[in-house]
Amino acid sequence: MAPSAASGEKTYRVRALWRTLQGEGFWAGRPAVFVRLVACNMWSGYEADRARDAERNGADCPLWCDTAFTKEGSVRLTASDLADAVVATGDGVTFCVLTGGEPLLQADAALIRALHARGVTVAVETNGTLSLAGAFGDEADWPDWIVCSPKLAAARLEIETCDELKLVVPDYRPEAYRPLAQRVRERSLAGPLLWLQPEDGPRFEAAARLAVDLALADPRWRVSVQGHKALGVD
Ligand SMILES: C[S@@+](CC[C@H](N)C(=O)[O-])C[C@H]1O[C@@H](n2cnc3c(N)ncnc32)[C@H](O)[C@@H]1O
Ligand SMILES: Nc1nc2[nH]cc(C(=O)O)c2c(=O)[nH]1
Ligand code: SF4
Ligand SMILES: [Mg+2]
Repeated sequence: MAPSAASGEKTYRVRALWRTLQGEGFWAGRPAVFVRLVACNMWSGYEADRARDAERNGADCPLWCDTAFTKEGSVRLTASDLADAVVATGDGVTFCVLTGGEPLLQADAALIRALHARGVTVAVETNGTLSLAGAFGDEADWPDWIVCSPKLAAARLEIETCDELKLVVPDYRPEAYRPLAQRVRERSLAGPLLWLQPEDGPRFEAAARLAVDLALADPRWRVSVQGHKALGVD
């Protein structure tokens, strides 16, 4: 990764940047450059805080979040350095996924513009608690593809719309997110893209069975298998 920025320009704290396959949802199997931004508004990211933050934030995901997004080992990069690193790491892969942590805490229009200026298509994985207009301003500067995996009750979400809605079961259920499911943009014959993703961890088997049962009971919903884990890549 490029060295940290030294000037007063805005920087983004990046925990990891790597070339892999998108493992989840509609673009599963597609080569992508992932950018994992530091910090989340649902969990501190530290093991000892899982139960406390779940309780404090009214979210279940801190109990089972599978991701390291704390600041240890992170670097600070300007929008242009980060976009250059995406292009260099991509080595021909021009699809970038901004994730975290919660990427909307840091990602903004300047970052999207820097990536677009280099011919990179940008997807984002967000928990839905923050507004796209708030993070990116005008819709022209929003990411090209928005995946929302909600972590709070529907009434507490700020996200305006998305291209994919991805519920991690058993804690997050279709009946709780009907209004948001109706706001999922249909941009192809494949839509609306409504996913049930089994919670990975000790409850995986039961979660997988539930996801299959729910999809078969209401075929508007599909099952998202975390393909990167099956393939043994990050
Ligand atoms: C780590 S989160 C980062 C983006 C954002 N904070 C969010 O929650 O959508 C990326 C994706 O992983 C999913 N995820 C996290 N832990 C998981 C687990 N144990 N099993 C299945 N999916 C998980 C989240 O629901 C989300 O769709
Ligand atoms: N390969 C791969 N695909 C992913 N799709 C969403 C991920 C995420 O953590 O946001 C993820 C991830 O961590 N790895
Ligand atoms: S699943 Fe997303 S929202 Fe929940 S703690 Fe992990 S990174 Fe944060
Ligand atoms: Mg992941």
